Amino acid sequence: MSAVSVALATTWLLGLLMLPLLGSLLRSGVPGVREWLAADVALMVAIPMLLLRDRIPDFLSIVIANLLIALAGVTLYAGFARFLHRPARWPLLLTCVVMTAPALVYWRYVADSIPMRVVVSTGFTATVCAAVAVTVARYQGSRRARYLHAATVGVAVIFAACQVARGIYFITLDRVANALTFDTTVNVVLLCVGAAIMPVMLMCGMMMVHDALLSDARDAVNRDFLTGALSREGFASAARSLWEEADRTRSPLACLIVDLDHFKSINDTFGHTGGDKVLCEFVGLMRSTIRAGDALGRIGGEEFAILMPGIALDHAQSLAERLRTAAAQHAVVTNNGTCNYSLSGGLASRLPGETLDQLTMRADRALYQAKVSGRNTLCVDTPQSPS
Ligand SMILES: Nc1nc2c(ncn2[C@@H]2O[C@H](COP(=O)(O)OP(=O)(O)OP(=O)(O)O)[C@@H](O)[C@H]2O)c(=O)[nH]1
Repeated sequence: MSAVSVALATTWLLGLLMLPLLGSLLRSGVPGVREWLAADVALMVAIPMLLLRDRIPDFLSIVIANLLIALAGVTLYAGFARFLHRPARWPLLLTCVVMTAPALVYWRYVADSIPMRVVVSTGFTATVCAAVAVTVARYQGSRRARYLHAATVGVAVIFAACQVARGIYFITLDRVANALTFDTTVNVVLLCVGAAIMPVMLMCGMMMVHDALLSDARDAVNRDFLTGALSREGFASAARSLWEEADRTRSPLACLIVDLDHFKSINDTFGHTGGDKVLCEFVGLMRSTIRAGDALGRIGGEEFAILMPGIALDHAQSLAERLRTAAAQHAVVTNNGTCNYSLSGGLASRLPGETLDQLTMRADRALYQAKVSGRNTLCVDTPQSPS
């Protein structure tokens, strides 16, 4: 068995192993998986056709097989593009595949040349690898593991370079190729690297999918399903980080707890769905009012906490006051009419030596004062040394 056949058979076996793995990821609904599975299937069909050279018509074992490999390549690229929420641009990709057909036909039936056919296919694969590298490098998801993206870009660049090197090697053969030219160490090494492209790139894709699923699962635990604010757990974890950072940098940290007023009667008047809409729109309002580094969590039904790092108490007070005014002026349109609502808020700023629980308790106490003093108001806990 020649080195070419061994490399192709190995790729086929690895592709076979990838099929159930990709199939199991299909249910995840992550974009790109369907394309990667299709790319693997196209390669699985193409490789036996290549291996059956001299036993089936050349049109199948050369032209169709190489077109299928080109199709697998662009489908692999489309998978990465879709995974990164970029358009796949199928018309362009399919045009590129179809354009290789005349070249393959010419260098088989008009001027039969194995080296030139290798140059066409390696050039095509090098372009696909380079396109994957550029797309992954340009459009990294913010919450995805960067090392995975860097590794994918790295291997795609190495694969593109090896394909270019193999193409150059065959150009130097000057249209003459026989078994000896295929069995040189350089060609066998470059061939093995080429055979690893699809399995390795699919592996990179699958690792990205696992990372995305993990990140989504983490998000599901840390985010409140209804409003998208941090859940209690998510807020506690964000608060711990902000607290440690404030401790380390000895910078101020303000805690604001807000509670929507008479929310039970909002539910009674506008229905539970109307109440839900008020909660969602109120979270949107808070998001547009607070700063990028602030942590916003839903700590109860209609109760929210905001931790504001690096902000003096008077500045935090004017921000909280702005939020209170905006809420009072914000009308929510529900199926049962327009709902006007208000909030009560309690604000406290971290004292030296205080714990997070003590700060939250003071903010809560201020909130209670706001409620008993008539609601739609903001109370500030005046700093005292902790006992
Ligand atoms: N629509 C909706 N209502 C909720 C949700 N979570 C809690 N609630 C309701 O929020 C209401 C809170 O009522 P209370 O704790 O009595 O407080 P309140 O009516 O806002 O009165 P004050 O806080 O004293 O102004 C209850 O009726 C809960 O059913 C939710 O996710 N969606």
